[in-house]
Amino acid sequence: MTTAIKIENLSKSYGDVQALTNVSLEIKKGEFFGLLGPNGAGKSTLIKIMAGLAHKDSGSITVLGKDVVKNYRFTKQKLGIVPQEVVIDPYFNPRESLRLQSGYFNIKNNEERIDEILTALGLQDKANAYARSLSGGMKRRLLIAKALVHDPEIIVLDEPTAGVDVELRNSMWEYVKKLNNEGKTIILTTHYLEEAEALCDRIAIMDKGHVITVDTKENLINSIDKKIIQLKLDNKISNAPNFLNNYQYEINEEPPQINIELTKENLINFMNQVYKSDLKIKDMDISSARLEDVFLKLTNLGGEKD
Ligand SMILES: Nc1ncnc2c1ncn2[C@@H]1O[C@H](COP(=O)(O)OP(=O)(O)OP(=O)(O)O)[C@@H](O)[C@H]1O
Repeated sequence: MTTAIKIENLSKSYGDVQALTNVSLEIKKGEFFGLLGPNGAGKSTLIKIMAGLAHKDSGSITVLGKDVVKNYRFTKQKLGIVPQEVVIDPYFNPRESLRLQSGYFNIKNNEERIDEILTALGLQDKANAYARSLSGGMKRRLLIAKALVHDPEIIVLDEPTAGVDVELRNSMWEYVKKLNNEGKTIILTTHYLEEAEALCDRIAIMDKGHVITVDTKENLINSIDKKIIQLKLDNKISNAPNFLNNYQYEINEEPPQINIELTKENLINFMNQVYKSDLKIKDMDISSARLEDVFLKLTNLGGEKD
């Protein structure tokens, strides 16, 4: 696999604030890559440097082998960046905005692509409406449309679904997945961890300007040794059986249910104890760790750090 983006020892400060410290990352062509981290982790700063909108202090970013500072025109053409802030020219309607954007990239007669993008992002009905009359979610979709109009090889989405309703979020993701299946590289930052879990192949977690970990989604999730068991009971119980004291658990009265958290190692033993107990079990669910567990463990939000 060839490299789409290579970031080497990138550092950036804003006065006293160290936004990025020696960040290195390599993103392969065709990957759906997640860049996650709590507020202020440095994700947007990284994207801004990639887009040529902020200056680095040291280090480098290359896009398809070319440096983003030295080969600005080339890298700008290869990247489609959807910024986090919604900035839309209020005097143009979506179709005009997309024509104008095509013009920046010297693309003439781009109507077919413009129509495809407007439809995919649910903006066809608003194609000729003034941008200032668009709702917040529609403006955000227009930003995405603008980033895609020159058919970039690498698409960077900085919090693209904030303020977009669930239905449109789903159709937007269908379109982004289609682009990824066609070979486009996707880089996504989001605070919706379920979204990252559903979409991304590999994930980097950043915190306070540092990359804490980069791995496949599966490896990250498997690194957390946790099983959650939900025992759905026939009737309410007043006292929990003694064997539960070996585990972390909570009892729910209505519907009657016990939720137990344990490690993979304890699972078989636990099941034997349940079998021998006189709990009247109606149904049972077992779930594993989620990306959110990884995120909380690795960032300060979890309240502890290994
Ligand atoms: N223009 C700026 N001037 C001063 N400090 C800035 C500026 N932009 C970002 N910062 C600071 O740099 C750090 C990294 O911010 P950045 O926006 O890159 O984080 P982020 O991971 O994108 O956060 P969020 O998830 O909230 O968007 C933060 O401490 C932020 O306050």
